[in-house]
Amino acid sequence: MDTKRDMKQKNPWHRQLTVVIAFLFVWGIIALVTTAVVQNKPLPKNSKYGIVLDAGSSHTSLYIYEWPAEKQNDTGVVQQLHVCHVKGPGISSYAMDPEGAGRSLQDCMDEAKRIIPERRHEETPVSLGATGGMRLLKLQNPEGSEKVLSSVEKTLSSSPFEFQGARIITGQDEGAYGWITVNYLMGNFKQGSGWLNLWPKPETTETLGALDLGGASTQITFVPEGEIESLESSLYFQLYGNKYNVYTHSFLCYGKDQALKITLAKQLQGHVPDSLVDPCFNPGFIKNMSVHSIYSSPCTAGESYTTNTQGRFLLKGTGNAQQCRENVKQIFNLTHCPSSSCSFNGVYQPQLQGNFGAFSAYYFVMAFLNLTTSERPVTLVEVKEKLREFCSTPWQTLKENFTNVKEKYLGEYCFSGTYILTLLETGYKFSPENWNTIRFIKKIGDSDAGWTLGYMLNLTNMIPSEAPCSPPLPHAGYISLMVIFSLLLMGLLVTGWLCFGKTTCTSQKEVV
Ligand SMILES: Nc1nc2c(ncn2[C@@H]2O[C@H](COP(=O)(O)OP(=O)(O)OP(=O)(O)O)[C@@H](O)[C@H]2O)c(=O)[nH]1
Ligand SMILES: [Ca+2]
Repeated sequence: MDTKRDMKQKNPWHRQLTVVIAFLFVWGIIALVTTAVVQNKPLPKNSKYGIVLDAGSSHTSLYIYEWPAEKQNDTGVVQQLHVCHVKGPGISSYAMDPEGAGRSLQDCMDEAKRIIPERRHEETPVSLGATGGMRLLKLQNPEGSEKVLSSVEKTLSSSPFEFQGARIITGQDEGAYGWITVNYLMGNFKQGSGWLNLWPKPETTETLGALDLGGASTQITFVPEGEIESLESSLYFQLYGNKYNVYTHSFLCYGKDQALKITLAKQLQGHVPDSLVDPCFNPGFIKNMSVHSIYSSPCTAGESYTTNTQGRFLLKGTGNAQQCRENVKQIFNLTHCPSSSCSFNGVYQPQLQGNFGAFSAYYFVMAFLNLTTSERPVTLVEVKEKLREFCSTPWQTLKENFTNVKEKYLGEYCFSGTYILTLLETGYKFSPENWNTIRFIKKIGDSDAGWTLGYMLNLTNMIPSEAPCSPPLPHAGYISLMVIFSLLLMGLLVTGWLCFGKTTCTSQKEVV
C-alpha cells in the first residue's frame, strides 16, 4: 500500500497522461474513418457522350454512348445509353428524294438533344456511317449517293453537336469495327498494368470472331491461327499493348435482302413467268412481286432477262427446306480458289479459329426460330430439323400463330433461316464439329453488338495502343489499406506502451 501511494506521489500526472493518450487515440481513429468515408463518397456523375448513326441498307439507327469523363481510356467503360430507330427505309432509298434522307433523321436527332444534357451538346461528337445500301447506290448512281450524303450532312451539321462527318464506310472497316465492338464489350482487350499483372502476358489473347449479317452485305472477322495470306483481308491492331492480326472480309450482295434477289434471279433464269413456285416460302404463301424490284439491284444487274407484259409475277411458296437449300447453294460459287483455302466466290479465308458472336440478322432470324435461347448450344442437326419443320408449316397457320410479327419478316423466315445455315456451312465452312463455337447475340451487357461502338472508339481515339498507366490499387482500396495499417500501428504502439509502462512499474516495484 505504501509502495502504491509512493508511485502515485512520484508520478502525480500519470493518470492524466493516460487519459490524454486514450483521447488522442480515439480521436485519431475517428479522424481516419471520417477521412476514408468522405474521400470515398461517390462523386457526382460526370459523363461524356458520343452519337453514331448506323445508316444501313434497310434502316438507320442512332446510338448514344456514355462514359465517365475521367476514365475514357479504360477498357469496357463506354456503354450504350439509348438507341433511336429512324422511321422509314435506309438512306439509300432516298436517291430520288435526297432531301428526304436528311429530313428522316430529324426526329432521332431531336430525341438525342433531349437525352444528352445541354451543357455537353457542343462537345458531343456525332458521325454517320453508311454501309451496304449506300455502297450499292454509289456503284449504281454515284451522283445520287453524293446528294443523299450531302443531305444527311446538312441535318447533322445543323445540330448543336460536334459534327464529325457522314461517309460510306468500307466493308473492311465495317467488319473491323464490329470485331472491336464485341471484344471491347466482352472485356477481351485486357489492360497490361496493375499490380496483379507482374508476369509477362501471353503472346495472343483470346478474342471473339464477329459475324454480321445485314440486308445488303455480310462480314466475317476473326483472328486466325497462322499467317494471313491476303493483304487486303488482313488488319493489324495494337490495342492496350496487345497485338492482333485480324482476318476480315465483307461480301457485298450477300446481305439477306440482296441474297434473296440473287436467289430469285437464279430461279427465273432470265425468263419471267406469271408465277414462280419457290420452296423457300411457306406452303400457301403468295406474293405479287415486281420484276424490277429484283433486277434493278447492282447485285443482279449482270443477269439479262425478258419479262412478261405486266412486269410482275406471283411468288408461290411450297415450303421445302431441302430444296430451298439447293436453290440457295447456287449463289455460292465454290469452283475456284486461288489461295490455300477459300470461303466462296474465290475469296481467301483462313481456317476458322475460336468462338464467334453472330449478330444483326443472324440474331433476328435465329431468335425467332428459337435457335438461340437453349441452355446448351443447338446442334447443326437440330437447326436443319427446325428449318424443315418451320418451312413446311402452312402460311395460314403461321399468320394465326404469330399475329404480332410483321408479315414481311414472317414470310421470309424460311428463306432467311435457310440462307443463314447455307452461308455459315457452305460459305464459311462451319461444320457439325465447330457449330457450337457460334453464339447468336443481340446485346453484350446493355450495348448492341454492331460496328457503331468500335467506329466511335476509333474516331475519338478512345482505344490506346498501350495500356494507360494506372495506380496499382483503386482509390477506395488504397484508403482502406491506409486505415487498416494505421489501426494496426496504433494498436501495436498502445500494446507496446502498456507493456513498457507495466515493466517500468514492475521494475520500479522491485527496486522499491
Ligand atoms: N426479323 C427481323 N428482321 C429484321 C429486324 N430488323 C431488321 N431486320 C431485317 O434484317 C436484315 C438486316 O438488318 P440490319 O442488320 O439492320 O441490316 P442493315 O444494317 O440495314 O444492312 P447493311 O447495310 O447491309 O448492314 C434486313 O433484311 C432487315 O429488314 C427485326 O427486328 N426482325
Ligand atoms: Ca448493318
